[in-house]
Amino acid sequence: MAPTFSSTKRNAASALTRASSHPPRRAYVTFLAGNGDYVKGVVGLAKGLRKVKSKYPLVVAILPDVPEDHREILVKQGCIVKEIEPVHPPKNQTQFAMAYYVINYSKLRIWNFVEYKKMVYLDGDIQVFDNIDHLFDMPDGNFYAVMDCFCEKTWSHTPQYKIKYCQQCPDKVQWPAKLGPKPPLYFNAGMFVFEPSLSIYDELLKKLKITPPTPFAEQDFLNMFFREIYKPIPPIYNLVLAMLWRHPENIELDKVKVVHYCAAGSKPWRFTGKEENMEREDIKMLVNKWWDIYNDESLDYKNFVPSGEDKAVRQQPLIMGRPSEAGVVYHICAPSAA
Ligand SMILES: O=c1ccn([C@@H]2O[C@H](COP(=O)(O)OP(=O)(O)O)[C@@H](O)[C@H]2O)c(=O)[nH]1
Ligand SMILES: OC[C@H]1O[C@H](O[C@@H]2[C@@H](O)[C@H](O)[C@@H](O)[C@H](O)[C@@H]2O)[C@H](O)[C@@H](O)[C@H]1O
Ligand SMILES: [Mn+2]
Repeated sequence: MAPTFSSTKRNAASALTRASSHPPRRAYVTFLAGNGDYVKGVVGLAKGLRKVKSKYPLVVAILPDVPEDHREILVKQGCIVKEIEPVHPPKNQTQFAMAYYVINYSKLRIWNFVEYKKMVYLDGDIQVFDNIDHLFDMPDGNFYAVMDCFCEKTWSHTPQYKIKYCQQCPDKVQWPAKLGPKPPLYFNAGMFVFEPSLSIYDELLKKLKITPPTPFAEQDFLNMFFREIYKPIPPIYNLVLAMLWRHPENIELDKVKVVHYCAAGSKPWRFTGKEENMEREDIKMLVNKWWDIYNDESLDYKNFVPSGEDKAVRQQPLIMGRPSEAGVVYHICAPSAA
């Protein structure tokens, strides 16, 4: 019989006590906003991480506008659902590259998740096809992410786009001295390895208040903020799909571990194949690979038989609901959500 809410609450307290007595120090984290179909992306990500036997749970930072039924879906998929408050950039006239990018500033709340020592952030439109747990073992004190590409028309507002310069092929078109120093290495903010910290969190929000927003919203802001400690990691950890047609010489598709469905028209859960480049065989193969995982019921948390030592924990009840105060976690005691 499903536990009543009161017994669930008691279980929640004991579960949280247990969790806080030896908090999991590492976790994957993603971000979900709205009542639309990105929840499918997060479910796919949770199942993909499970398929590659990631040792660490998946935390989902959700905005208040994520509906109850979507929260329930995520908890039932073994996710740790944490409600966050939105982060708004300063009032601005900025034309974001995509109007909805303004909500992406809320990603900054994940620096507040100090119950974790190190986290790997993954966009909801990312899929992990090989285990990447080893990224957590990289030296502390750096910000790790994959370099982006400036060749898509989403970059048409920038000088580098105008002179056809891209950091992915810095020798192809030289950066002209008249434009000043070459732009610093720039990462795609769909995937990064970071260490939550209250002091950095405070600094981020303080700095945001005085930083005029720019077309790539929080991605531009994070690149500016972490410029000194940013360390590029290979594109196998975040294949920005445009690389396949912009810089194929930099990609060995069979070695790619993480695919980022960020090119226009490439979101698997709304794929039509009609947009530019979406008729490519490699794109269709990657979208099908995403669907294979999403549709694989054996990867649903309820059907996933964890390894022996986790069985005891598996019996814990599902806990869900709205946090009583900001940041209170409602989660299952999953050995690893993913
Ligand atoms: O309506 C939305 C738009 C974005 N996102 C989250 O914000 C991330 C960044 O947006 P998106 O991936 O669409 O940006 P892109 O990488 O395509 O530029 C998404 O992956 C989701 O995790 C969301 O949850 N709901
Ligand atoms: O809010 C700004 C977003 O900027 C980034 O997406 C862009 C960027 O990668 C461009 O280089 C591509 O051309 C474009 O397709 C892609 O959407 C991040 O993926 C996303 O998480 C988020 O930070
Ligand atoms: Mn994305």
